[in-house]
Amino acid sequence: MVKICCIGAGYVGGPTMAVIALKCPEIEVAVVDISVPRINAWNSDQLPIFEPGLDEVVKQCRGKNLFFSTDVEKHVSEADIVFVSVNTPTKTCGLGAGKAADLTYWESAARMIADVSKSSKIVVEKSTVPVKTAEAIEKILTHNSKGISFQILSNPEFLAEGTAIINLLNPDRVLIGGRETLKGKEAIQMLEDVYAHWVPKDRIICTNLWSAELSKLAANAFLAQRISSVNAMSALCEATGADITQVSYAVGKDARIGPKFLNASVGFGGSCFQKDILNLVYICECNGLPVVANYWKQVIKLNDYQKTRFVNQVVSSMFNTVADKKITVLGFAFKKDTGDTRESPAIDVCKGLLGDKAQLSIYDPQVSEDQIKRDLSMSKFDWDHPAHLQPPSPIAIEKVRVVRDAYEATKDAHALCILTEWEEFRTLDYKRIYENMQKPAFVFDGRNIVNVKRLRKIGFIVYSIGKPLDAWHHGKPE
Ligand SMILES: NC(=O)C1=CN([C@@H]2O[C@H](COP(=O)(O)OP(=O)(O)OC[C@H]3O[C@@H](n4cnc5c(N)ncnc54)[C@H](O)[C@@H]3O)[C@@H](O)[C@H]2O)C=CC1
Ligand SMILES: O=C(O)[C@H]1O[C@H](OP(=O)(O)OP(=O)(O)OC[C@H]2O[C@@H](n3ccc(=O)[nH]c3=O)[C@H](O)[C@@H]2O)[C@H](O)[C@@H](O)[C@@H]1O
Repeated sequence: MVKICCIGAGYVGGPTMAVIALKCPEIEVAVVDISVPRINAWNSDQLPIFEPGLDEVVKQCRGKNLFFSTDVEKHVSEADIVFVSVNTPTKTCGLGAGKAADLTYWESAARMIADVSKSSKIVVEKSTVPVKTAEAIEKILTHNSKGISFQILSNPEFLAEGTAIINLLNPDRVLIGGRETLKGKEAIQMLEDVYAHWVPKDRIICTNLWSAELSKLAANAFLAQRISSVNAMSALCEATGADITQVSYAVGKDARIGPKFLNASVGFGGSCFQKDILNLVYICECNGLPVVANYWKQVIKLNDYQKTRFVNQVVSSMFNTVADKKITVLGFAFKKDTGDTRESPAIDVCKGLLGDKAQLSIYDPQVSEDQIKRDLSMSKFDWDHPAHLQPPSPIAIEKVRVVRDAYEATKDAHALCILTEWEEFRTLDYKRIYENMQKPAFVFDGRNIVNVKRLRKIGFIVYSIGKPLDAWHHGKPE
């Protein structure tokens, strides 16, 4: 029986391994992590991450051929294939701080693999890593190999949170990079055989190691660039009276461009887009390519601009001050259908509003009060870490209340800001909300989910990203 071990039971390791276990009943899959609470949660009815469809998959396989454990060394030493899916956040200090990927967790996992292995293994990079990381990992593994052979493969993950199970069951492609040697090719074949249980052969792409590593960074950079491009257009729409939804639709109808990923927003979030582009920028700089580095840096700058622009719009619309005004924030997760808040635009928007002394009342159906308060008190990049590796939450943050219901959150508010596109925010009773708010009542829709016409008819002053402004907003400062 082939044995797989995955180091890192996070948003990638957990769902990815659960789907491998589901599709390959004859393979034994162990997911290991240093975090006891995280593993306990994977073994309970309350999984540590909210992901549609995940519960069912885990329930089908757990205890049969899928195991979650903190006994990292035992499972690594017994495995034929070791996936490494640990976090690779942005470095917060030292060389490359604020840009380079922090490979501390990766290096310690590689050292541990080298220490405990008694038989040959395939080591698979599942985490997103800088191009050429496999070279460094090879050095660590072979330096202490005691005659054991290790083959390194790059098998980056392309799932998106909120749709992880659908993406894993039906991937656009699976990418496997390896050494172009006989042993390298054998290792690629072994991993290909795992995926071939359910992925059509023509969707499994095999490349050299560096192409696979770089393709992952490139894919995230291209996706984020699309959002920054549409967000740049949204600013121009507001200035000219064009409507970004209509522009996106018209542009996306070109088969060469395509309709997906053209939704204007308050900015992209998530644990990876920013970190991976910063990492790409750093790699370009290190390779003497400052023009290329600056090109990609603009994607992040535009994203920051979009968040600032949103905050400025709120403040300037409300007579240039939000001091002591109650502002409701609907949605704190970085997108719908996840409880993940890493790099959520809501963090920057809330911090911006707090900077102007607003009173915030925040509601998100999946994010806990503790997480929100931690996010609002953490410094940049600390929030990239999983919860158990973050600083403890402060007892209270002045001017922030977290509530468990959208109607309670909006009661007596001066304005509401929609920052995550949760389905339930589309169907709220906005008439009831309007009646219970202070007047004039403002809606700032950072996700373009409300019906602007209907809300204006109720009496709201509505700002919706990239949509024609109503008279109220004309003459606002940038
Ligand atoms: N979150 C996402 O949607 C995607 C993430 N990725 C990449 O996958 C990697 C993992 O991301 P997430 O799963 O989101 O991270 P995560 O932070 O949710 O999980 C990583 C886990 O690794 C554990 N860990 C760290 N060092 C360890 C060690 N030495 N031994 C055992 N466990 C250890 C941590 O305790 C944590 O539970 C990152 O490189 C990320 O860029 C790639 C595609 C999608
Ligand atoms: O490497 C990763 O971590 C993953 O990053 C993204 O997945 P994810 O961040 O989970 O979610 P996305 O659906 O890509 O959304 C990212 C952000 O962009 C925003 N977005 C997305 C699409 C769009 O049209 N407009 C827009 O503002 C979302 O609201 C969200 O804040 C990629 O889509 C995955 O392919 C990749 O594997």
